[in-house]
Amino acid sequence: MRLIAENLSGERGGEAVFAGIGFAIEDGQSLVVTGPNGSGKSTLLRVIAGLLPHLHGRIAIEGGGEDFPTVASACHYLGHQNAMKAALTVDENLAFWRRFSGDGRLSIADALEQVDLGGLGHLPFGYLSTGQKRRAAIAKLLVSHRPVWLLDEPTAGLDNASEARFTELMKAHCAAGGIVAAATHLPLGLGGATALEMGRAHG
Ligand SMILES: Nc1ncnc2c1ncn2[C@@H]1O[C@H](COP(=O)(O)OP(=O)(O)OP(=O)(O)O)[C@@H](O)[C@H]1O
Repeated sequence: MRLIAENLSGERGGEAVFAGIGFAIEDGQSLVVTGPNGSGKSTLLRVIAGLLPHLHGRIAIEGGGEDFPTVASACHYLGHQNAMKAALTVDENLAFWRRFSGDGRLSIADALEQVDLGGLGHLPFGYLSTGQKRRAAIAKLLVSHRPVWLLDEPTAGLDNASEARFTELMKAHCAAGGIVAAATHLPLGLGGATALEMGRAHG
């Protein structure tokens, strides 16, 4: 599978935010998007996910087969918001995402173990601490059948140990043939990632 962008431009509120973006990421590879505040990192990830339209250019998935015929069907987008319902338990939230995205590699209980939230699935999501909420949102990725992880500041609010654990989860996802595209201000520890710096001339 291959995620490709060609000469991509995006806009917010009628103003061009970026132009001339191009990349190709294959199975097992990652893209790390950096750049100053307001340079368009979040906009780019939302354009890739199909949550915002692009002005020009092309974004496509190649080799996705019957399971992933479109970019949107291949992607799991984790934005600044965790996209979990505060009043539902962690288990109920993850069960929703599992149904929505297709059964992933891990069960809900195993995914919670992976993010060190084992035994907390019965709690309402709203009871969790900020970092625990982010870890529960990361567990969404593990219970979902989506090869392309689109991550916007994924480690915001995580302590050092959780950050290191998430790096290992991203590496394992890539080692299993997945693709990671992440916008970040902090190093993510993804050796060999393709770097894309926003706020520079592209094209
Ligand atoms: N809904 C909107 N309407 C108009 N302009 C917007 C909207 N959302 C974002 N923008 C503008 O688009 C530009 C890019 O924003 P974006 O959130 O993509 O940047 P970013 O690189 O992710 O920033 P940060 O590092 O602060 O998260 C900014 O100038 C921002 O003010």
